[in-house]
Amino acid sequence: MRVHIRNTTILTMNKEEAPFLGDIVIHNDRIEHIIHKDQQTIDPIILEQINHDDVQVIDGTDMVTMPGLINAHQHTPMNLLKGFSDDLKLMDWLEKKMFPAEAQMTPEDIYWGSQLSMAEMIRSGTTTFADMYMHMNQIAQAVEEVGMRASLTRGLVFHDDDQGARIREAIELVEQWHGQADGRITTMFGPHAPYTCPPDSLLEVIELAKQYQLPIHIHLAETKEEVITMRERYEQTPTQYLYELGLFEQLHVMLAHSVHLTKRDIQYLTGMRGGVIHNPVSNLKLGCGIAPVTEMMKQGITVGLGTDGAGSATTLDMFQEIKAATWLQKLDYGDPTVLPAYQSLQMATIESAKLLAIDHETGTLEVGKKADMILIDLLQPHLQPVHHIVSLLAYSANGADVDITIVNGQILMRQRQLITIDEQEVIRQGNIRAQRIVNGI
Ligand SMILES: N[C@@H](CCSC[C@H]1O[C@@H](n2cnc3c(=O)[nH]cnc32)[C@H](O)[C@@H]1O)C(=O)O
Ligand SMILES: [Zn+2]
Repeated sequence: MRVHIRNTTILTMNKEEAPFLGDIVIHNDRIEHIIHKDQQTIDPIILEQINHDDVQVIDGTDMVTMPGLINAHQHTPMNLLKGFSDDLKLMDWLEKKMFPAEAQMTPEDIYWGSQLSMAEMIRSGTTTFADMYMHMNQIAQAVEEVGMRASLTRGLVFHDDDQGARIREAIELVEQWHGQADGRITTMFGPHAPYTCPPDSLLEVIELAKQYQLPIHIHLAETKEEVITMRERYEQTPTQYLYELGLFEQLHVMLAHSVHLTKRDIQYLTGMRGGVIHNPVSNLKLGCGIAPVTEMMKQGITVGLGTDGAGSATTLDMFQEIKAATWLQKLDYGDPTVLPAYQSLQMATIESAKLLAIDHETGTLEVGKKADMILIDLLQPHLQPVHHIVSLLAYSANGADVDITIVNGQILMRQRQLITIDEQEVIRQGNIRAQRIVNGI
């Protein structure tokens, strides 16, 4: 099965290559050819392949084709809790609102909530996401059916006696789903945060990650209150706490947020495998602060982008994160040259792919990589005239400008119609379930 995207502006996000006009040919799940328009002669073998009957042709005229966006930090089912308790401090919001609401959620709620998020993500150009939640079997099943790429993690909060059962679930997820769904699903271990994981529990999870040779996905230093709590409990910063427990020694680690880091904390992270997931919209909305993104990048730390759950960020549109990321750094430094447009797009694509340890498969458009890409309709007032495609994408585009979303060679949205999701049913289920959950608190 081949898909031939014709006459499109291609932004590969590979080694700062400038956008160019051309064609892309997808064969099954991978990019088979990227053809420059100004190439005088096309190889007759390629011509033979693309002139075949069973080739699906997409007219890419007036569209940009770029790598699908990668949302590196999510709690997909929390879309059911979006907007139900905003404008609270993180700890109040989590402990008084989210944890009680989550206690009401059934496996079926998780399945439908996760699909609701996937519908929003596909519509706004996200092809891959990293998820940390519970009832992960349901999320994995939804990912398998919907066709997205995902890195799944059982979030581990250690606040009661049930931790044995939760760790077993984490192991089950890894054993049942790692590499499944045509390789679209990978897994990690997910100790929730320094303040919810005492040293013994965290060490146990670190051992598991080493044993299975899998990465770790964890929240870090999201608020000032977290730093104060950790100082009171352990006389350490949250980052120092993780460092002293040996988290950064061998493992690939994804650190969500990382807002409140001292210079010394950044030194602890320098040279680490993995890196930091910046969640600027969530940080803005919860008033957390500005993560030292520019400083971390200077130290060679990989920084990707995520939305966080729709419960806190209230949007899963990565184009908003791209804007917020660059605006915050410019504002922080009082300098518009900081974190330029291309770099913010890199954060949402290849840098996030590195965090998920799948940059050999996705994150750029390159022959041989998986066919994960989006087509953005430029023929709209807010995206004209076209001086610099990269500037338009970073500063003017929205998720709703995405016309086509392709993952693993499969078209998941065409002309803004979702193909693998029954959208009406997902919305109906989402509403009924969201009501029941909040009524039960
Ligand atoms: N509470 C679950 C497991 C945790 S999953 C991941 C957790 O992250 C929580 N979460 C969502 N957004 C944030 C955030 O911004 N900071 C910290 N935790 C968050 C979310 O509410 C969820 O409980 C259990 O009972 O087993
Ligand atoms: Zn989170």
